[in-house]
Amino acid sequence: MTSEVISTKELTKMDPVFGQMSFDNHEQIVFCNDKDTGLKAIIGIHNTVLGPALGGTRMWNYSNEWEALNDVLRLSRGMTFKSAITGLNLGGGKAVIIGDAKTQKTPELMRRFGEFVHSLSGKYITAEDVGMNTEDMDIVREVTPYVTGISESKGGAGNPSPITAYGVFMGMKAAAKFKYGSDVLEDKSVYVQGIGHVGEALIENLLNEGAKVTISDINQERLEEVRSKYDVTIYGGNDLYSEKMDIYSPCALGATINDSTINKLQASIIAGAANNQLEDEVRHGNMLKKKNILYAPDFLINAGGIINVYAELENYDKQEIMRKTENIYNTTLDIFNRAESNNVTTQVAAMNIAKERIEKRKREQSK
Ligand SMILES: NC(=O)c1ccc[n+]([C@@H]2O[C@H](COP(=O)([O-])OP(=O)(O)OC[C@H]3O[C@@H](n4cnc5c(N)ncnc54)[C@H](O)[C@@H]3O)[C@@H](O)[C@H]2O)c1
Repeated sequence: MTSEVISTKELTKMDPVFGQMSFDNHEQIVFCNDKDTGLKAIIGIHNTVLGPALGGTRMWNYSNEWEALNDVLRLSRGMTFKSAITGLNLGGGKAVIIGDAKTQKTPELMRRFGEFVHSLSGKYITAEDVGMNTEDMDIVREVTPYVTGISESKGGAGNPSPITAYGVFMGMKAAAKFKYGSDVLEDKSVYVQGIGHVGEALIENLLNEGAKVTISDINQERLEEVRSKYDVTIYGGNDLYSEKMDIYSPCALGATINDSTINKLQASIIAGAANNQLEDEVRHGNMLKKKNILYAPDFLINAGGIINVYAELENYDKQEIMRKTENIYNTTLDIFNRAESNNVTTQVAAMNIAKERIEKRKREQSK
Protein backbone atom coordinates (compact mmCIF):
# COMPACT_ATOMS: atom_id res chain seq x y z
CA MET A 1 0.00 0.00 0.00
CA THR A 2 0.84 3.28 -0.22
CA SER A 3 0.58 5.83 1.97
CA GLU A 4 -3.01 5.95 0.91
CA VAL A 5 -2.95 9.66 0.45
CA ILE A 6 0.34 11.42 0.25
CA SER A 7 3.24 10.50 -1.99
CA THR A 8 6.59 9.67 -0.42
CA LYS A 9 8.03 12.74 -2.14
CA GLU A 10 5.55 14.93 -0.27
CA LEU A 11 6.06 13.07 3.01
CA THR A 12 9.83 13.48 3.00
CA LYS A 13 9.49 17.23 2.52
CA MET A 14 8.03 17.52 6.02
CA ASP A 15 9.55 17.05 9.46
CA PRO A 16 9.79 13.33 10.19
CA VAL A 17 7.10 12.92 12.89
CA PHE A 18 5.38 15.92 14.49
CA GLY A 19 5.52 17.90 11.26
CA GLN A 20 3.74 15.26 9.17
CA MET A 21 0.53 16.36 7.53
CA SER A 22 -1.31 13.42 9.12
CA PHE A 23 -0.03 14.32 12.58
CA ASP A 24 -3.05 15.61 14.50
CA ASN A 25 -1.96 16.18 18.07
CA HIS A 26 -1.29 12.49 18.64
CA GLU A 27 -0.43 11.79 22.27
CA GLN A 28 2.27 9.21 21.74
CA ILE A 29 4.03 7.39 18.92
CA VAL A 30 6.09 4.34 19.75
CA PHE A 31 8.66 2.85 17.40
CA CYS A 32 9.35 -0.82 18.08
CA ASN A 33 12.37 -2.70 16.77
CA ASP A 34 13.64 -6.21 17.39
CA LYS A 35 16.56 -7.55 15.42
CA ASP A 36 16.06 -11.22 16.31
CA THR A 37 12.49 -11.49 15.04
CA GLY A 38 12.78 -8.79 12.37
CA LEU A 39 9.99 -6.80 14.00
CA LYS A 40 9.65 -3.20 12.90
CA ALA A 41 6.42 -1.68 14.16
CA ILE A 42 4.90 1.68 15.01
CA ILE A 43 2.16 2.13 17.60
CA GLY A 44 0.16 5.34 17.30
CA ILE A 45 -1.85 6.61 20.26
CA HIS A 46 -3.98 9.48 19.08
CA ASN A 47 -6.22 10.33 22.01
CA THR A 48 -7.10 8.73 25.35
CA VAL A 49 -9.67 11.18 26.73
CA LEU A 50 -12.53 8.67 26.50
CA GLY A 51 -10.48 5.64 27.54
CA PRO A 52 -7.56 3.44 26.51
CA ALA A 53 -6.58 3.71 22.87
CA LEU A 54 -7.96 0.62 21.15
CA GLY A 55 -7.30 -0.21 17.53
CA GLY A 56 -6.07 -3.06 15.38
CA THR A 57 -2.62 -3.93 14.14
CA ARG A 58 -2.06 -3.87 10.40
CA MET A 59 0.78 -5.79 8.81
CA TRP A 60 1.65 -4.46 5.39
CA ASN A 61 4.64 -4.38 3.10
CA TYR A 62 5.00 -0.59 3.06
CA SER A 63 7.47 0.73 0.53
CA ASN A 64 9.15 2.80 3.21
CA GLU A 65 8.87 3.96 6.83
CA TRP A 66 7.28 7.28 5.88
CA GLU A 67 4.30 5.44 4.47
CA ALA A 68 3.98 3.24 7.53
CA LEU A 69 4.09 6.27 9.82
CA ASN A 70 1.56 8.15 7.74
CA ASP A 71 -0.76 5.15 7.83
CA VAL A 72 -0.58 4.70 11.59
CA LEU A 73 -1.16 8.42 12.15
CA ARG A 74 -4.27 8.43 9.97
CA LEU A 75 -5.65 5.14 11.21
CA SER A 76 -5.19 5.89 14.93
CA ARG A 77 -6.90 9.27 14.54
CA GLY A 78 -9.81 7.55 12.80
CA MET A 79 -10.20 5.18 15.76
CA THR A 80 -10.62 8.10 18.17
CA PHE A 81 -13.65 9.36 16.26
CA LYS A 82 -15.03 5.89 15.57
CA SER A 83 -15.20 5.02 19.27
CA ALA A 84 -16.46 8.47 20.18
CA ILE A 85 -19.39 8.41 17.77
CA THR A 86 -20.26 4.84 18.69
CA GLY A 87 -20.53 5.81 22.35
CA LEU A 88 -17.69 3.55 23.55
CA ASN A 89 -15.39 4.53 26.37
CA LEU A 90 -12.29 4.11 24.29
CA GLY A 91 -9.65 6.33 22.81
CA GLY A 92 -8.01 5.96 19.42
CA GLY A 93 -4.91 3.97 18.62
CA LYS A 94 -3.55 1.69 15.96
CA ALA A 95 -0.36 -0.18 15.17
CA VAL A 96 1.40 -1.08 11.96
CA ILE A 97 3.98 -3.80 11.46
CA ILE A 98 6.19 -3.27 8.45
CA GLY A 99 6.49 -6.48 6.44
CA ASP A 100 4.73 -9.08 4.36
CA ALA A 101 2.15 -10.88 6.49
CA LYS A 102 2.29 -13.94 4.22
CA THR A 103 6.05 -14.50 4.50
CA GLN A 104 7.35 -12.55 7.50
CA LYS A 105 4.75 -13.08 10.19
CA THR A 106 5.98 -15.60 12.78
CA PRO A 107 4.77 -16.50 16.30
CA GLU A 108 8.04 -15.07 17.68
CA LEU A 109 7.47 -11.76 15.91
CA MET A 110 3.89 -11.57 17.19
CA ARG A 111 5.00 -12.37 20.74
CA ARG A 112 7.69 -9.69 20.60
CA PHE A 113 5.11 -7.23 19.30
CA GLY A 114 2.86 -8.21 22.21
CA GLU A 115 5.67 -7.38 24.64
CA PHE A 116 5.90 -3.88 23.21
CA VAL A 117 2.12 -3.51 23.60
CA HIS A 118 2.46 -4.74 27.19
CA SER A 119 5.15 -2.15 27.94
CA LEU A 120 2.49 0.56 27.49
CA SER A 121 0.58 -0.82 30.51
CA GLY A 122 -2.84 -0.75 28.87
CA LYS A 123 -2.72 2.71 27.39
CA TYR A 124 -2.93 0.97 24.01
CA ILE A 125 -5.01 -2.18 23.45
CA THR A 126 -4.53 -4.03 20.20
CA ALA A 127 -6.72 -6.19 17.94
CA GLU A 128 -6.58 -7.51 14.37
CA ASP A 129 -6.58 -5.48 11.18
CA VAL A 130 -5.45 -6.17 7.62
CA GLY A 131 -2.84 -8.95 7.56
CA MET A 132 -3.85 -10.24 11.03
CA ASN A 133 -6.32 -12.77 12.35
CA THR A 134 -7.68 -14.09 15.65
CA GLU A 135 -4.89 -16.69 15.91
CA ASP A 136 -2.30 -13.90 15.79
CA MET A 137 -4.11 -12.15 18.62
CA ASP A 138 -4.14 -15.40 20.60
CA ILE A 139 -0.34 -15.39 20.37
CA VAL A 140 -0.17 -11.76 21.52
CA ARG A 141 -2.44 -12.77 24.43
CA GLU A 142 0.29 -15.12 25.68
CA VAL A 143 2.39 -12.11 26.69
CA THR A 144 -0.13 -9.37 27.43
CA PRO A 145 -3.75 -8.93 28.54
CA TYR A 146 -3.94 -5.73 26.46
CA VAL A 147 -5.31 -7.43 23.38
CA THR A 148 -8.82 -8.08 22.03
CA GLY A 149 -10.18 -9.96 19.02
CA ILE A 150 -8.97 -13.29 20.38
CA SER A 151 -10.63 -16.64 19.58
CA GLU A 152 -13.93 -17.59 21.17
CA SER A 153 -12.30 -20.81 22.43
CA LYS A 154 -9.88 -18.61 24.39
CA GLY A 155 -12.64 -16.48 25.86
CA GLY A 156 -12.68 -13.80 23.19
CA ALA A 157 -15.47 -12.48 20.97
CA GLY A 158 -13.94 -14.07 17.87
CA ASN A 159 -13.56 -12.74 14.36
CA PRO A 160 -15.00 -9.19 14.24
CA SER A 161 -15.42 -9.07 10.46
CA PRO A 162 -19.00 -10.46 10.18
CA ILE A 163 -20.13 -7.90 12.77
CA THR A 164 -18.32 -5.12 10.90
CA ALA A 165 -20.08 -6.26 7.73
CA TYR A 166 -23.45 -6.24 9.48
CA GLY A 167 -22.85 -2.66 10.66
CA VAL A 168 -21.89 -1.59 7.13
CA PHE A 169 -25.08 -3.25 5.88
CA MET A 170 -27.09 -1.30 8.49
CA GLY A 171 -25.40 1.95 7.42
CA MET A 172 -26.10 1.16 3.78
CA LYS A 173 -29.76 0.50 4.52
CA ALA A 174 -30.01 3.81 6.39
CA ALA A 175 -28.48 5.53 3.35
CA ALA A 176 -31.03 3.85 1.07
CA LYS A 177 -33.84 4.98 3.38
CA PHE A 178 -32.61 8.56 3.25
CA LYS A 179 -31.91 8.56 -0.48
CA TYR A 180 -34.71 6.43 -1.93
CA GLY A 181 -37.33 6.55 0.85
CA SER A 182 -37.05 2.80 1.52
CA ASP A 183 -34.28 0.84 3.15
CA VAL A 184 -34.96 -2.31 1.16
CA LEU A 185 -31.96 -3.08 -1.02
CA GLU A 186 -33.73 -5.56 -3.29
CA ASP A 187 -32.68 -5.05 -6.92
CA LYS A 188 -30.23 -2.29 -6.03
CA SER A 189 -26.92 -2.72 -7.84
CA VAL A 190 -24.10 -2.78 -5.32
CA TYR A 191 -20.40 -2.87 -6.27
CA VAL A 192 -18.30 -4.37 -3.49
CA GLN A 193 -14.63 -3.48 -3.98
CA GLY A 194 -12.44 -5.81 -1.91
CA ILE A 195 -13.91 -9.16 -0.96
CA GLY A 196 -11.81 -10.02 2.06
CA HIS A 197 -13.13 -10.88 5.52
CA VAL A 198 -15.62 -8.01 5.62
CA GLY A 199 -16.46 -7.90 1.92
CA GLU A 200 -17.54 -11.53 1.82
CA ALA A 201 -19.75 -11.23 4.90
CA LEU A 202 -21.30 -8.09 3.45
CA ILE A 203 -22.12 -9.94 0.24
CA GLU A 204 -24.10 -12.51 2.25
CA ASN A 205 -26.21 -9.78 3.86
CA LEU A 206 -26.78 -8.08 0.51
CA LEU A 207 -27.79 -11.25 -1.31
CA ASN A 208 -30.20 -12.22 1.48
CA GLU A 209 -32.00 -9.00 0.74
CA GLY A 210 -32.05 -9.52 -3.03
CA ALA A 211 -29.46 -6.91 -4.04
CA LYS A 212 -27.56 -7.36 -7.33
CA VAL A 213 -23.94 -7.68 -6.31
CA THR A 214 -20.85 -7.10 -8.45
CA ILE A 215 -17.46 -7.82 -6.92
CA SER A 216 -13.92 -6.67 -7.62
CA ASP A 217 -10.60 -7.54 -6.05
CA ILE A 218 -6.95 -7.49 -7.03
CA ASN A 219 -6.75 -11.15 -6.02
CA GLN A 220 -8.09 -13.25 -8.92
CA GLU A 221 -8.15 -16.49 -6.93
CA ARG A 222 -10.25 -14.84 -4.27
CA LEU A 223 -12.71 -13.60 -6.89
CA GLU A 224 -13.19 -17.11 -8.25
CA GLU A 225 -13.53 -18.54 -4.75
CA VAL A 226 -16.25 -16.05 -3.80
CA ARG A 227 -18.10 -16.45 -7.10
CA SER A 228 -18.19 -20.21 -6.63
CA LYS A 229 -20.08 -19.68 -3.37
CA TYR A 230 -22.50 -16.84 -4.18
CA ASP A 231 -24.68 -15.51 -6.97
CA VAL A 232 -22.47 -12.54 -7.81
CA THR A 233 -20.92 -11.03 -10.93
CA ILE A 234 -17.18 -10.42 -11.17
CA TYR A 235 -16.41 -6.96 -12.49
CA GLY A 236 -14.71 -7.43 -15.82
CA GLY A 237 -13.89 -3.85 -16.83
CA ASN A 238 -10.94 -1.69 -15.95
CA ASP A 239 -12.63 1.41 -14.56
CA LEU A 240 -15.12 0.47 -11.90
CA TYR A 241 -15.78 4.07 -10.93
CA SER A 242 -17.33 4.86 -14.32
CA GLU A 243 -19.84 2.03 -14.12
CA LYS A 244 -23.54 2.63 -13.64
CA MET A 245 -24.46 1.44 -10.14
CA ASP A 246 -26.67 2.40 -7.23
CA ILE A 247 -24.22 1.84 -4.41
CA TYR A 248 -20.42 1.83 -4.33
CA SER A 249 -19.07 -0.11 -1.36
CA PRO A 250 -15.31 0.32 -0.79
CA CYS A 251 -14.17 -2.64 1.31
CA ALA A 252 -10.47 -2.76 0.43
CA LEU A 253 -8.16 0.11 1.31
CA GLY A 254 -8.61 3.83 1.88
CA ALA A 255 -8.52 7.01 -0.21
CA THR A 256 -10.44 5.59 -3.17
CA ILE A 257 -12.69 8.64 -3.08
CA ASN A 258 -10.65 11.41 -4.60
CA ASP A 259 -10.61 14.03 -7.39
CA SER A 260 -10.36 11.51 -10.16
CA THR A 261 -12.92 8.97 -8.91
CA ILE A 262 -15.59 11.44 -7.79
CA ASN A 263 -15.66 12.98 -11.25
CA LYS A 264 -16.48 9.61 -12.76
CA LEU A 265 -18.62 8.11 -10.02
CA GLN A 266 -22.22 7.33 -11.02
CA ALA A 267 -23.36 5.80 -7.73
CA SER A 268 -25.93 7.65 -5.64
CA ILE A 269 -24.65 6.15 -2.34
CA ILE A 270 -21.20 5.30 -0.98
CA ALA A 271 -21.22 2.92 1.97
CA GLY A 272 -18.34 0.58 2.72
CA ALA A 273 -16.01 -0.82 5.34
CA ALA A 274 -12.63 0.60 4.32
CA ASN A 275 -11.07 3.10 6.70
CA ASN A 276 -10.28 6.64 5.52
CA GLN A 277 -12.20 6.42 2.27
CA LEU A 278 -12.05 10.14 1.55
CA GLU A 279 -8.57 11.09 0.39
CA ASP A 280 -9.21 14.57 1.79
CA GLU A 281 -12.07 14.75 4.30
CA VAL A 282 -13.03 18.34 3.58
CA ARG A 283 -12.42 18.64 -0.14
CA HIS A 284 -13.86 15.30 -1.12
CA GLY A 285 -16.71 15.46 1.37
CA ASN A 286 -17.74 18.72 -0.29
CA MET A 287 -17.35 17.35 -3.81
CA LEU A 288 -19.65 14.44 -2.98
CA LYS A 289 -22.22 16.77 -1.45
CA LYS A 290 -22.17 18.95 -4.56
CA LYS A 291 -22.64 15.91 -6.78
CA ASN A 292 -25.51 14.74 -4.57
CA ILE A 293 -23.80 11.44 -3.76
CA LEU A 294 -24.75 10.35 -0.26
CA TYR A 295 -21.67 9.32 1.71
CA ALA A 296 -22.12 7.17 4.81
CA PRO A 297 -19.03 8.09 6.88
CA ASP A 298 -16.72 5.08 7.11
CA PHE A 299 -15.80 5.48 10.78
CA LEU A 300 -19.49 5.49 11.67
CA ILE A 301 -20.70 2.47 9.72
CA ASN A 302 -17.66 0.22 10.08
CA ALA A 303 -17.75 0.33 13.90
CA GLY A 304 -19.21 -3.19 14.27
CA GLY A 305 -15.72 -4.63 14.66
CA ILE A 306 -14.82 -2.37 17.53
CA ILE A 307 -18.19 -2.97 19.17
CA ASN A 308 -17.39 -6.68 18.98
CA VAL A 309 -13.94 -6.43 20.54
CA TYR A 310 -15.16 -3.93 23.15
CA ALA A 311 -17.45 -6.69 24.41
CA GLU A 312 -14.33 -8.54 25.57
CA LEU A 313 -13.46 -5.62 27.84
CA GLU A 314 -16.98 -4.93 29.08
CA ASN A 315 -18.19 -8.51 29.22
CA TYR A 316 -21.34 -8.04 27.23
CA ASP A 317 -22.85 -10.84 25.17
CA LYS A 318 -23.56 -11.48 21.46
CA GLN A 319 -27.09 -10.13 21.78
CA GLU A 320 -25.82 -6.82 23.08
CA ILE A 321 -23.17 -6.72 20.35
CA MET A 322 -25.87 -7.16 17.71
CA ARG A 323 -28.11 -4.56 19.33
CA LYS A 324 -25.34 -1.97 19.42
CA THR A 325 -24.33 -2.78 15.83
CA GLU A 326 -27.92 -2.58 14.61
CA ASN A 327 -28.10 0.87 16.15
CA ILE A 328 -25.64 2.05 13.49
CA TYR A 329 -28.77 2.33 11.32
CA ASN A 330 -30.31 4.98 13.63
CA THR A 331 -27.07 6.90 14.15
CA THR A 332 -26.43 7.02 10.41
CA LEU A 333 -29.93 8.32 9.66
CA ASP A 334 -29.52 10.90 12.40
CA ILE A 335 -26.23 12.07 10.84
CA PHE A 336 -27.82 12.40 7.40
CA ASN A 337 -30.64 14.49 8.85
CA ARG A 338 -28.24 16.72 10.77
CA ALA A 339 -26.03 17.16 7.71
CA GLU A 340 -29.05 18.20 5.67
CA SER A 341 -30.47 20.62 8.21
CA ASN A 342 -27.08 22.21 8.95
CA ASN A 343 -26.06 22.22 5.29
CA VAL A 344 -22.77 20.45 6.01
CA THR A 345 -21.24 17.27 4.66
CA THR A 346 -22.12 13.98 6.31
CA GLN A 347 -18.46 13.62 7.29
CA VAL A 348 -18.54 16.97 9.12
CA ALA A 349 -21.86 16.16 10.80
CA ALA A 350 -20.43 12.88 12.11
CA MET A 351 -17.11 14.38 13.17
CA ASN A 352 -18.88 17.16 15.06
CA ILE A 353 -20.80 14.69 17.20
CA ALA A 354 -17.65 12.69 17.92
CA LYS A 355 -15.65 15.80 18.79
CA GLU A 356 -18.41 17.15 21.04
CA ARG A 357 -18.39 13.92 23.05
CA ILE A 358 -14.61 14.10 23.54
CA GLU A 359 -14.70 17.78 24.48
CA LYS A 360 -17.50 17.17 26.98
CA ARG A 361 -15.50 14.40 28.68
CA LYS A 362 -12.42 16.61 28.73
CA ARG A 363 -14.37 19.36 30.49
CA GLU A 364 -15.69 16.85 33.05
CA GLN A 365 -12.16 15.55 33.67
CA SER A 366 -10.75 19.01 34.25
CA LYS A 367 -13.37 19.88 36.89
N1 LIG B 1 -12.10 -6.59 9.66
C1 LIG B 1 -12.79 -5.70 10.34
O1 LIG B 1 -13.53 -6.03 11.30
C2 LIG B 1 -12.73 -4.24 9.96
C3 LIG B 1 -13.29 -3.28 10.82
C4 LIG B 1 -13.28 -1.94 10.43
C5 LIG B 1 -12.70 -1.56 9.22
N2 LIG B 1 -12.13 -2.52 8.42
C6 LIG B 1 -11.53 -2.09 7.16
O2 LIG B 1 -12.23 -2.73 6.08
C7 LIG B 1 -11.33 -3.01 5.02
C8 LIG B 1 -11.38 -4.50 4.70
O3 LIG B 1 -11.03 -5.24 5.85
P1 LIG B 1 -10.86 -6.83 5.79
O4 LIG B 1 -10.68 -7.28 7.18
O5 LIG B 1 -11.95 -7.40 4.95
O6 LIG B 1 -9.47 -6.94 5.03
P2 LIG B 1 -8.94 -8.18 4.17
O7 LIG B 1 -7.47 -8.02 4.12
O8 LIG B 1 -9.53 -9.46 4.64
O9 LIG B 1 -9.55 -7.90 2.71
C9 LIG B 1 -9.17 -6.85 1.88
C10 LIG B 1 -9.44 -7.29 0.45
O10 LIG B 1 -9.23 -6.18 -0.41
C11 LIG B 1 -8.50 -6.62 -1.55
N3 LIG B 1 -7.84 -5.46 -2.14
C12 LIG B 1 -6.69 -4.84 -1.75
N4 LIG B 1 -6.43 -3.80 -2.56
C13 LIG B 1 -7.44 -3.76 -3.47
C14 LIG B 1 -7.73 -2.92 -4.55
N5 LIG B 1 -6.94 -1.90 -4.89
N6 LIG B 1 -8.85 -3.17 -5.29
C15 LIG B 1 -9.67 -4.21 -4.98
N7 LIG B 1 -9.43 -5.05 -3.94
C16 LIG B 1 -8.33 -4.82 -3.22
C17 LIG B 1 -7.58 -7.68 -1.02
O11 LIG B 1 -7.11 -8.52 -2.07
C18 LIG B 1 -8.49 -8.40 -0.02
O12 LIG B 1 -9.21 -9.44 -0.65
C19 LIG B 1 -9.95 -2.51 5.51
O13 LIG B 1 -9.77 -1.19 5.06
C20 LIG B 1 -10.08 -2.51 7.02
O14 LIG B 1 -9.21 -1.59 7.64
C21 LIG B 1 -12.15 -3.85 8.75
